[in-house]
Amino acid sequence: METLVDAPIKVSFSPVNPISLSLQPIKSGFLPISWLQDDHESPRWQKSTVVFVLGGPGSGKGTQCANVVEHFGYTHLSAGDLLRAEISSGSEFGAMIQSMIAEGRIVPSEITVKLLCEAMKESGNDKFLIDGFPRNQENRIVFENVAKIEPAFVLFFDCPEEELERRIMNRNQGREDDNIETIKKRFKVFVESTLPIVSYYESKGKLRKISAAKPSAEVFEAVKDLFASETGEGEARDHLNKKISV
Ligand SMILES: Nc1ncnc2c1ncn2[C@@H]1O[C@H](COP(=O)(O)OP(=O)(O)OP(=O)(O)O)[C@@H](O)[C@H]1O
Ligand SMILES: Nc1ccn([C@H]2C[C@H](O)[C@@H](COP(=O)(O)O)O2)c(=O)n1
Repeated sequence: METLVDAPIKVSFSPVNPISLSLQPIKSGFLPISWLQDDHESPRWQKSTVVFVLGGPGSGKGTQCANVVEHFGYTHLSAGDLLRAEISSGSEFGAMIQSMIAEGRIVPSEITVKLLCEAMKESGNDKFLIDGFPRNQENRIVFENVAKIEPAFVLFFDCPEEELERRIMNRNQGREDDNIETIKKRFKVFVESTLPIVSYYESKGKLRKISAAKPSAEVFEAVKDLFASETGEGEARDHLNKKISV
C-alpha cells in the first residue's frame, strides 16, 4: 500500500491546531507514512467492531466505557489515556504531546492512530470502544486510511458546558489539563473541531446521541439499551442466563 488516501482529499484544520497535515500526496509532512503502515493488516484486525465514543470533556465517556466493558466485553481504548501513557513512557514524542495536551490542543493524528492501532492489535479482542476519538477531521481520515475500519456506530454524550466544567473541576485525578484555563481551550477545540465530526456521522446515520446530563446510573441505562439493540448482545446474554437458570 503506497498511498494514505485513495483520492485527493482536502482536509481543513482548526486554527487552534497549527500543525498542518497534507494527506495528498503520500506524505503527512509530520512523519513518513511507513511509520504508520507497519503491519496493521491482519484479517482479525480488519474485522474488528469499533464504536467511537465522543462527547465534551468531562461528559462521562470514560465512566460509561468502563460500564460497557463490564457488561458487553468490549476493550476500552481512550485516546487521551494512550497519549498520557506515551508521555510517561519517555517516548521521543512525549514532550511535544505533553505541551499540546497542556494547551488543550489535538496531537497530530499519526501519533494517536499509531497508538490506537498498536493497542487494538495487542489486545487480542475484536471489539473496541475508542473513546475521545476522532477529535477532528484529520483523526478520522488518518484512522480510516490506516486501520481501514468504519465505526459500527458513534456514541455521543450530550451535556451542557456548565455541567462539564463542574465535573472536570471536581474530577481531582491530578490531570494537568483539568484547570479552568485549559478547560476553556478544550471546549473551544471541541466546538470547532469535534462537533463537525459529530455532524458528519449524523449525516451518515451513524450517530447515537445520549443525554449525559443525568446521574451516571441513568446514563448507563440508556447506554445499555443502545448496545443491546445495536448488537443484540444484551438479549443474547439474557437468553443465556435464562438457559443457565433452568
Ligand atoms: N453522569 C454523571 N454525573 C455526574 N458526574 C459524572 C457523571 N459521569 C461522570 N461523572 C464524573 O465526571 C468526571 C468526568 O467523567 P469522565 O472522566 O468519565 O469524563 P470524560 O468524558 O472521559 O472526560 P475527558 O474527556 O476529560 O477525559 C469524573 O469525575 C466522573 O466521576
Ligand atoms: N484523539 C485525541 C484525543 C485526545 N487528545 C489529547 C488532547 C486532549 O485535550 C487530551 C485529553 O484527552 P481526553 O482524555 O480528555 O479524551 O488528549 C488528542 O490530541 N487527540
